[in-house]
Amino acid sequence: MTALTRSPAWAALTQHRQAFGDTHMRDLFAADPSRFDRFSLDAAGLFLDYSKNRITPETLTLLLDLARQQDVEGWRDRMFGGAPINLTEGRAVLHTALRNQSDRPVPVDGRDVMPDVRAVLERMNGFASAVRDGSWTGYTGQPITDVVNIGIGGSDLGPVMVTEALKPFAHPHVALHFVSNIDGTHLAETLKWLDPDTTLFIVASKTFTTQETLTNAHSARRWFLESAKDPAHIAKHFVAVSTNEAEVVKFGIDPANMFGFWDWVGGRYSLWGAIGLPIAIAIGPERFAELLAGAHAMDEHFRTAPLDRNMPVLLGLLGVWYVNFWGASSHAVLPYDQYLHRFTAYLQQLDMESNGKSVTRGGEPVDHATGPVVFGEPGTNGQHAFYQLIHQGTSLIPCDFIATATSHNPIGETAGAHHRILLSNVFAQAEALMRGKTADEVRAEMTRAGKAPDAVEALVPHRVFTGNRPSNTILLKSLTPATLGALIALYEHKVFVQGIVWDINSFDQWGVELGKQLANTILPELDSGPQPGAHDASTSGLMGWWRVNR
Ligand SMILES: O=P(O)(O)OC[C@H]1O[C@H](O)[C@H](O)[C@@H](O)[C@@H]1O
Repeated sequence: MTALTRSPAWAALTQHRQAFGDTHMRDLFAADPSRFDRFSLDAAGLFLDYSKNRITPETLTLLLDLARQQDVEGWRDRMFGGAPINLTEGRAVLHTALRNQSDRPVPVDGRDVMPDVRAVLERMNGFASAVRDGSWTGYTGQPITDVVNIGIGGSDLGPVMVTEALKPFAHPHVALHFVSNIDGTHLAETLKWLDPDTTLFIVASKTFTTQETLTNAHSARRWFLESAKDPAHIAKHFVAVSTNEAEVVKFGIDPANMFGFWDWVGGRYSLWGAIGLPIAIAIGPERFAELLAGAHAMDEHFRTAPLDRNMPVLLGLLGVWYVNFWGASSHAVLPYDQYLHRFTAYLQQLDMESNGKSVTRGGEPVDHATGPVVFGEPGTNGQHAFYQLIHQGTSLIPCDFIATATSHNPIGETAGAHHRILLSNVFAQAEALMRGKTADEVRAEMTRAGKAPDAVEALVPHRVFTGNRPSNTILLKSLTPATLGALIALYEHKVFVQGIVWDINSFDQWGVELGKQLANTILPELDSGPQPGAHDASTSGLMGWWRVNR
């Protein structure tokens, strides 16, 4: 057994879970009129209601004991303090420095990184402003109308999600596009409508060695040169975002057109710095600063609030409660806001790449579950697709609902009518999951509707909802750069808390390497044919099928 599963806090929770049995939240609400006040809080412009969870005050006490036992506060302080908590790579974890708006220095190896952070931000802002006001022109002297970000994973998902989320704040004449997939279709379909004279490419890659990004960037350069001809024009149309200057130069981009960051920023945590360049171009430096300020406000909350009033800590611990003590293996994130339609996709990398681990920080196999499968779609679309399984399926799927008080598009027969319907749905879903519908309620409902008693009894089991299905509801007054910044930082810190409790390293991602290595072996063999005995029969068979059918 690992130290965690042998620990007193773990044992206490195991016992508490047994005693909890099938206590229904309906009864917990009935017994405690202050449950909503007790289990809700505000932080950094966000409101969290976590009262619809299978918890009592004792549950929280025991979960907080677990957090203290695992030294969440100590690890948190070491993260903010620049200690190399990414143990397998010997790196600090300092995405919080990218949005540090205080005058607190942030030391890495004894040197304050804040001057470098501010210098890059200033260059980004200058460049973003020049693209926005048309003073940065293409080689023909025309302003830029289209910006194509070429990147993948952390060099794509954050900027895509944020630019989609903040569309109401976007520049009216500079359109953002994102190409990530190695599938040539992604680049080809994107370029189809663009004019090379007025298109700017941002080649975004932390390592600048990622096969997809470099292949796409080379193809984009060929497309550009087909019309511009002279490679000297590349300087006006290609900029790079990376930590790897040598590779950027090798690609042919002038370091003067490179925006840097550092190895202490994980790819999936990188939208706050130079990887956020497309965001800064889309919404402008002032709004970008508000995004950072919102995240910083959440950082300050996470850093200073007592654990029992600490939003990321509470969300993290609730997740642990379900994953480890109730056997939940997935978690739904359901934003009721169309602008957040890429939020869950972004979160999948943040959460699953961070906590998809099965050895402890010390290298021992874990004997407890770690990160859940994260999935979701914006409401109300998800309701008409997969919610059936959440309401009546056999798996326990904790949900996070996210909604805003006001809409950027308050349309409808009367002002805001669509938004009212949207909100009534999100509140109703959380209520339905919690409350369910008993057999007696089904009987009464069907009898009222005039159904014959036999027909009623046959259908009762199908129409019963057990309820007692947990959810959190996160409310924002409005979706703005600041509230979005706080929301993203909330999830970053939630994932951090869980990683610390589970005693895993949330900051490496060795699990993505094997497939990349094997793809490099297979690539030349597609033409030459598989080396005899190099692969299993299935892999060789698939390659053989392709060679016949290509
Ligand atoms: O930014 P890059 O170095 O191109 O990396 C892009 C992505 O590729 C990798 O496979 C990692 O799993 C991701 O964490 C990373 O964000």
